[in-house]
Amino acid sequence: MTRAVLSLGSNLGDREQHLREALRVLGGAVERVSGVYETPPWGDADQPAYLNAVVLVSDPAATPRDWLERARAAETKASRVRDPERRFGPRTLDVDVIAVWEADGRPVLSADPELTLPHPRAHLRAFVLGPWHDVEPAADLPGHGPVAALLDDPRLADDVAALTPRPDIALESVA
Ligand SMILES: Nc1ncnc2c1ncn2[C@@H]1O[C@H](COP(=O)(O)OP(=O)(O)OP(=O)(O)O)[C@@H](O)[C@H]1O
Ligand SMILES: Nc1nc2c(c(=O)[nH]1)N=C(CO)CN2
Repeated sequence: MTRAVLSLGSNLGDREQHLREALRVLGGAVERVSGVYETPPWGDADQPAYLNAVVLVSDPAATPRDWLERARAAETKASRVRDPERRFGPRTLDVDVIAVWEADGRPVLSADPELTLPHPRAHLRAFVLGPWHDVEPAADLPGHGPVAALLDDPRLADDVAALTPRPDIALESVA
């Protein structure tokens, strides 16, 4: 049994549809879905705005690795193409595994480059922390502390201010 937080992002093609497709792939494992935010591109400014959301998932049978496999399956369904020249470049769908916990609540820690846990850049990303905090206000990012405190970090202030809710896009109804 593992519980995980996954981040969904899209800035190419039918962005809303790509996020919906990700939820379909995750199916019954989805426990909570955040609202959708329009967010400025992080890490590579020369690309369109993203739609981002966060999902809380759990599955009695899933290993940490299974969450990565499911993330990749969703990206493949959205015809994600990797551009080796642009690490943080545009994409139809990005599904990142932000953190995973064992059934007893212990966080899974991993330095494996194939699946680094928690995600090594999650604490720097308002587009992850904001929607996560909305659906789990007491959330803790292993090794970094409360998500609420991370969102108060002055270094994230501009990105937090730029998070634009999109209440017109409701993903909750998909599951
Ligand atoms: N926690 C994680 N979640 C998703 N992918 C991970 C994680 N840790 C390591 N990876 C690896 O990172 C590789 C690159 O993934 P990807 O192309 O989605 O990165 P990116 O989205 O461009 O950057 P970022 O991971 O910063 O969002 C994948 O092959 C995957 O195995
Ligand atoms: N706003 C935003 N920016 C990004 C995102 C994302 O999901 N949202 N994903 C990236 C992939 O590394 C790079 N930059």
